[in-house]
Amino acid sequence: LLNYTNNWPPGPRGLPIIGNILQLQRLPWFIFTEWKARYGPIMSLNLAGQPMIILNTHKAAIDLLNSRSRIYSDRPRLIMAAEILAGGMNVAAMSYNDRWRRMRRAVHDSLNIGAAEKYRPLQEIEAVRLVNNLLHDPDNWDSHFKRSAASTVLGTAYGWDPIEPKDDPIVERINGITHRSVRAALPGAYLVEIFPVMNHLPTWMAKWKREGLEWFRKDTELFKGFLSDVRKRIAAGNSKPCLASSILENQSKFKLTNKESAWLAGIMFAAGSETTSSALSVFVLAMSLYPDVMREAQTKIDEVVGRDRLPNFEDYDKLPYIHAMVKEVLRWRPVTPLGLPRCAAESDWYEGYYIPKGALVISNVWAMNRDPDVYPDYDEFRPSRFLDASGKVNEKFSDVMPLGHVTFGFGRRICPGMHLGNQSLFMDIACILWALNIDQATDSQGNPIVPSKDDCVDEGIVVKPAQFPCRFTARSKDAIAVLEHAKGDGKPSQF
Ligand code: HEM
Repeated sequence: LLNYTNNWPPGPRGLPIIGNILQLQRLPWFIFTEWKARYGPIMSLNLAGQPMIILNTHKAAIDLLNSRSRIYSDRPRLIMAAEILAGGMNVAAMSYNDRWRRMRRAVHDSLNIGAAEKYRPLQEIEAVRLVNNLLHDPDNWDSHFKRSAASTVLGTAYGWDPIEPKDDPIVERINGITHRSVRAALPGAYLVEIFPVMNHLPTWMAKWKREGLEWFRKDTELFKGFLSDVRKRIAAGNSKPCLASSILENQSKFKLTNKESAWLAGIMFAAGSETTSSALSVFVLAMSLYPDVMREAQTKIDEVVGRDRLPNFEDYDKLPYIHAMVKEVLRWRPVTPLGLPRCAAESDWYEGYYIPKGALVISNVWAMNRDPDVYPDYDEFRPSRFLDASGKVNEKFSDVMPLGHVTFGFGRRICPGMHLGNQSLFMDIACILWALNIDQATDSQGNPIVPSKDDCVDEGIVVKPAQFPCRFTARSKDAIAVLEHAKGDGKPSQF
């Protein structure tokens, strides 16, 4: 190995033994992007002996994560977060193995671009509820986004009715599963990650392991319970289309055990909830800072939808500006600025550099989405960059990035919930802007409070703008009347 270290990709010098760890304390994507200027498309760091490779350009990411997917589709080993707390059944965190293939196939079957259409009625209902909540309780906008995203994901996973504040305890319980596993995955959280041999300790000697296994047992029970409710609904002939029903109806085709099925549906909340709600916070930040973009979007929506009804999915193909806005929200401030880590399953060479087996491989999504060659004014929120001269979505925007950004990841492990996520963001944004204006809040002297573009909260994997005040107000009395009607029977007015 020593012979090869001269060929490692370039990178900053670190300290003896701990390497570059101290240079990576906070918001590392900003630091990586500064280093990109010095070290180029691919660089390496040493995390106390663990090699980490950072891919800074689309070309490097696509050459490795797409074209050599056999080597780069693995995830790093996480003993506590993935193996103990989730029993190796968290599809997003597991190794690239046979179980992952079976699970991924089942998710794809239910969430691919065509299948995702069956969730549109649910997404319309959720969007109307969200707008009503924003109108009547605007100061708590962030918690409305969280509840709305949670409700949409749980509806998609289990066919549940929209969740209400009374359901908050169960959402908290599911949320706890996500947070436990994200916390456990943070570097330094558990010694066993540094000394894997500790995993062989008997449970009576290892409190952390005992507790982890106990959580796994409880969480498995919870997820199995959710799944068996769906099974009962199927038997009674009143199940709604959802991931769980699709898994249960095709369990033998997908070759999934009961436990695997339960965890597959259960983990969707962790993967889809915070990501979507954080992207909505980015949207609000953009609207507060770019009022002209908001007006432009509102004009386009009014032209297509009119003022007598809320937008719905029949407008989906007629609102390219909103599609462009969804892309720009995900590009401008990606909620997953470093994607999800990969791991090299074998040693490899790339452009004369050596990548050792077991190296962490990180895609610097933040830098790629701000590549000045692709986005000359990369720090501006400008959805029209994704439109062609006739105002349609420019499908040829980039050869390497069919979506116009890389926030959903790459290759075989690209986000399977992306169609669902895009649809949710589209409908939420269209309904919010049809009904409401978003403006900067003012201080006691009446001066606008301008939110910062770069202040953010790092939740472990997902990153969102730091909390900031802003104002949501109805665009007109008529809008309130349409919304009231939509709220009346619990369904959007167009139903
Ligand atoms: C704005 C919304 C979302 C963003 C930005 C996002 C982003 C991502 C990213 C970056 C990855 C890792 C990809 C890679 O390794 O290359 C991922 C994986 C995943 N996402 Fe999403 N996601 C979103 C919404 C959703 C939704 C709504 C669901 C499902 C309900 C979902 C389910 C998953 C799953 C299951 C994985 C693991 C895939 C695997 O490891 O094979 N995501 N997502």
